[in-house]
Parts: sequence; C-alpha cells; structure tokens
Amino acid sequence: MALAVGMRVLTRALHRPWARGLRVAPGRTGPAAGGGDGVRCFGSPRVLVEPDPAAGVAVVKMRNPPVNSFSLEFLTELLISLEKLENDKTFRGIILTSDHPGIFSAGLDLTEMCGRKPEHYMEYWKAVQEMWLRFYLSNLVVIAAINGVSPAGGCLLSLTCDYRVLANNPKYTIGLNETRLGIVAPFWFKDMMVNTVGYRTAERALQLGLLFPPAEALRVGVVDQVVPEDQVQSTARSVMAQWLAIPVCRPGVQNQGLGRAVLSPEALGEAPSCLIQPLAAPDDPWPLDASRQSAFPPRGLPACLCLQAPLFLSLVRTLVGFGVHPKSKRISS
Ligand SMILES: CCCCC/C=C/C(=O)SCCNC(=O)CCNC(=O)[C@H](O)C(C)(C)COP(=O)(O)OP(=O)(O)OC[C@H]1O[C@@H](n2cnc3c(N)ncnc32)[C@H](O)[C@@H]1OP(=O)(O)O
Repeated sequence: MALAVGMRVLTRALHRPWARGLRVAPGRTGPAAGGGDGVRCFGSPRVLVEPDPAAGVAVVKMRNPPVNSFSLEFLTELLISLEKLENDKTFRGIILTSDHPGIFSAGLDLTEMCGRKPEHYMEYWKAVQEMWLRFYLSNLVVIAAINGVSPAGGCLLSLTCDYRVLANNPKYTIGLNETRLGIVAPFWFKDMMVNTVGYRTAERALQLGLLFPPAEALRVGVVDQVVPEDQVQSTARSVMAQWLAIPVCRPGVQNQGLGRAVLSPEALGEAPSCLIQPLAAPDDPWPLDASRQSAFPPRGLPACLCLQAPLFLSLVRTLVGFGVHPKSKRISS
C-alpha cells in the first residue's frame, strides 16, 4: 500500500508544473545567485545549486516534488551538494531555499517510513541524522530563506542554519508538529528547538505540535526575520554579507563555544559513532511500520498516522526527555 502511495506521489509529482524543470540537466547556465547571467549552475535532479563565486555564496534550491520531502535520494543529493560546496574554497556560505515557493519542505518522507524492510529504516534514519549533523556542523555559513511551509523535518533543517528568514505569508507555518501526527520528535529535534526558542516555548510547542505562522514564529524566535515574500532572497543575501564580513564565521563561533550548542564538545568528538544510530531499540521496532498502521489514506498522509501504543511510549520518553519539568515526571510515573 505504501509503495502504491509512493508511486502515486512520484507519478503525480512529475506532472506538476514546477517539477518539469527537473528534466533540465544540471550544469546548465542560468542566473547566478547574485542575479548575473552565465554562471554555471550545478547540482543534481533534486537539488539545484546556483553559485555566485564572486560573493563566495551559493544558493541551494531544494526541488524534490511535490513537497520537498526528505526521500533517501533527495537527502543523498543534498549532502553531496553540501560536500561539494564545502570542498570548494570559493564558497563561504550557502542560502538554502526551495525551488517551489509555497513549500520549503514537508520534512521526512512518510513513504520512506512504512512498509519497508528494517535495513531500509536504518539506512534512511542514518541519512536523516547525517543531514542534520552535516548542516549543523558545516564550516559554511548557512542561511535559510524559508519561502514556504516548513513542518517537522523541514523545520529541523532550517534550525541547523545560522539564520532563518521567513516569507511573510500566513500559510507559511513552521514548527515541530510531530505530536499532531501521532509521532514523536526525536530528542535532537527537541534540543534544536530548545536551543533556538528556549525551554518553555519549546516544551509547549512540541507537546502541542505547534506550527507557527510568521508573526508568531518571529515572536517566539523560531525564525530571525520575517519579510515580504519577494524580499526573502535579498534579505538572506544581506544577512549573508554581514556574516561573511566576519573573518571566521562558523569555526570562530564554535571555538567560542557559542554555536552548535546541541553537541557538547564530548559528543562532537564522537558524533559519527554515537549519534548515527537507529532511533528504535531492538524491542521497539520502527514506529511507523506499515503493519502497525490501520490505514494509509490517499491524501493528507499525516492524518493516518494515528497514535498507537508504541508511539505513545515514545511520546512519553520524549516528554520525559524534557527533564525536570514536573509534568514530565507525572507522565513518566
Ligand atoms: C518516527 C520518527 C520520525 C519523527 C520525526 C518526523 C519528522 C517528520 O518530518 S514527519 C513528516 C511531517 N510532515 C508533515 O507533517 C507535512 C505533511 N504535509 C503537509 O502538511 C502538506 O502536504 C503540505 C502543507 C506540505 C503541502 O500541502 P499541499 O500543497 O496542499 O499538498 P498536499 O497535501 O496535497 O500534498 C501533495 C502530495 O505530497 C504528499 N506528501 C505531503 N507530505 C508528505 C511527506 N512528508 N512525505 C511524503 N509525501 C508527502 C501528499 O500525500 C500528496 O500526495 P498525493 O495525494 O499523492 O498528491
């Protein structure tokens, strides 16, 4: 069933107008990030990179139709693009955005998370964690130009960035809405939110699965700036210029112990081995296993992710993960 939905998602996606551009081979020339012509774009079918070598900046556009969900292929391509840019000394910063205004990213691809073999979940989960770590620990300055809705994993990706500019459109909500789907944001999603908006706001936001519209998102601090939709790119570029005016941006911040707060120095040293593990314990199979799903409806995939016992237990664990809060204690007892 999940496979059928996946195939349908893919087939429909390829017929969507904004997907047509995917057939354009990477390597075509096009407008540079700075607006000039003739600079060679590169990337892959699902990730378009528009370099502006003169500015030392590349615009990385996600284009994985229909909703920029994190399929395994997409995550792989995104990481390859990031690595390419990191290895090229021309670039000091990237602006991460969507090639499909209206949707920044719908987060984890739900079709990757049910009806598959355990090995697939391991591989997929590893790729998700890799995406998080690699963006979070990148030596490039990363500015998110959020030009669409950004739930769950989409929000996480933006939280790995140094600065978030959100387009002022009431439809463009952002947040960790997992509990609304009957699933649980892993502790590192939660930690990213805590570091960004503070403990109490994060606690409430995660428990209620809040998706913040722009004004609210700015008020709680999940984004740094809200601007008219047509100014998202230009604002991201001005912010980038500010950051790049500092001789050592990300490494400098890390050395001062200011940035990358989720990863303690100890964890940083061991990140690859201690963090890249499957989330589920052996006695706690992948919570979205198809056999546990009562249905997988054709539209609005998340609506089908009903809360079930194992998920509830995970939820309790996440809430307890908030530590000393009395409510967590009550729930855990
Ligand atoms: C258990 C451990 C994991 C815990 C951490 C989880 C993190 C996550 O990221 S879970 C994913 C959370 N994502 C969401 O809640 C977003 C769900 N999607 C939406 O709310 C909407 O689709 C939208 C606002 C992003 C876009 O709305 P709209 O433009 O109206 O488009 P549709 O809803 O019609 O969707 C189009 C098409 O895309 C499929 N789809 C949507 N989201 C996903 C997804 N995350 N993964 C895979 N596919 C997705 C949707 O089913 C539609 O398919 P068709 O009906 O076949 O066209």
